[in-house]
Amino acid sequence: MCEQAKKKSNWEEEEDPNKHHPLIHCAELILPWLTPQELACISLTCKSLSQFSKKITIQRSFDASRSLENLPVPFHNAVDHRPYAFFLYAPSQILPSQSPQRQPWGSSRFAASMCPVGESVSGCDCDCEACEQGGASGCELLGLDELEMGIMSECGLSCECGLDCRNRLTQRGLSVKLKILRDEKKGWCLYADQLIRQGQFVCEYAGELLTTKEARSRQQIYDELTCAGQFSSALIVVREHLPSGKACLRVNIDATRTGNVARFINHSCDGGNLSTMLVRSSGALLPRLCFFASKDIKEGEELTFSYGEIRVRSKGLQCFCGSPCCFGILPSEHT
Ligand SMILES: C[S@@+](CC[C@H](N)C(=O)[O-])C[C@H]1O[C@@H](n2cnc3c(N)ncnc32)[C@H](O)[C@@H]1O
Repeated sequence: MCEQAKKKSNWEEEEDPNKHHPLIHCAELILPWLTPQELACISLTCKSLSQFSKKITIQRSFDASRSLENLPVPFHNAVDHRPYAFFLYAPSQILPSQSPQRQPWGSSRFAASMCPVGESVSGCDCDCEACEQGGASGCELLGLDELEMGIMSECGLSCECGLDCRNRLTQRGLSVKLKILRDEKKGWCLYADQLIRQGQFVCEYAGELLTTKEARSRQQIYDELTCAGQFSSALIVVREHLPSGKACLRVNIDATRTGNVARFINHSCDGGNLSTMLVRSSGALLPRLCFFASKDIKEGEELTFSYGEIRVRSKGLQCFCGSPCCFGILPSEHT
């Protein structure tokens, strides 16, 4: 047994002489800001900090969203000893310059105040076209025709209405219960923790909005890390074909370092149970990528979608989607 481990096992029985040190009293403020590696290092220094680190680790596994969503999204791992996945949380897409360097996680002191769940959605007083028509997507469920179109518009910055407007369905964060489970082969996976009806909004794919140059450079690094060992990147490229048919708008969203629960959605070769939709909010330059249920999803079912077309490449990752039409290889984005 190494010296530090011996020291640690002795702590279990002993009273911590540092218990009343002023720094220990600041631990609740400081430790939630630490990365898992920093937390592990600090937990080796004394019994009190070791106990506090354990508490923080448990609290982190209760909610991936760091209290930034209306509902907690817990991690469950029956496969190995990872209690949670570490990333910074952003409920909606952000610019890299807005991405925090650090964010507290694991203490109720930092819980963000969010709108209450199930808040009733009022009518809208603004006079934008969509609202005058009763809200293009004001209902809780979308019809399949709308889903197949792949593009929808919502009220936004340039409207006078607020977040409670019926035509801002995708802007209020999570409204369905989700959980994150660990799978031996696929890593973390996002699951429904309640029945989700066909057409219901599930979540946005949030992350850092990158220029194509930055996306290409990050993808190269991610590919190298993936080849070297266990690493999951979450960089997605969305192409919107503009009405002229001649141009295409490209949106690069990277949820690897900063993102939301959608970064845990795995690929399924059969198209999965989620449809993607580009949502344009009036006044916003770029659309947001949102997921809607493409069929009724039972409680306890994994949420999946198709990452795109399979392209033959030598180092494609193995696909474990388990669908009868599985191609055996994950689609890869040529950034
Ligand atoms: C956006 S992340 C999804 C969450 C990821 N499983 C994790 O642990 O963070 C994409 C990565 O998940 C893994 N993945 C997604 N779908 C998969 C599948 N059908 N089979 C195997 N691995 C998959 C691959 O490593 C892929 O690069």
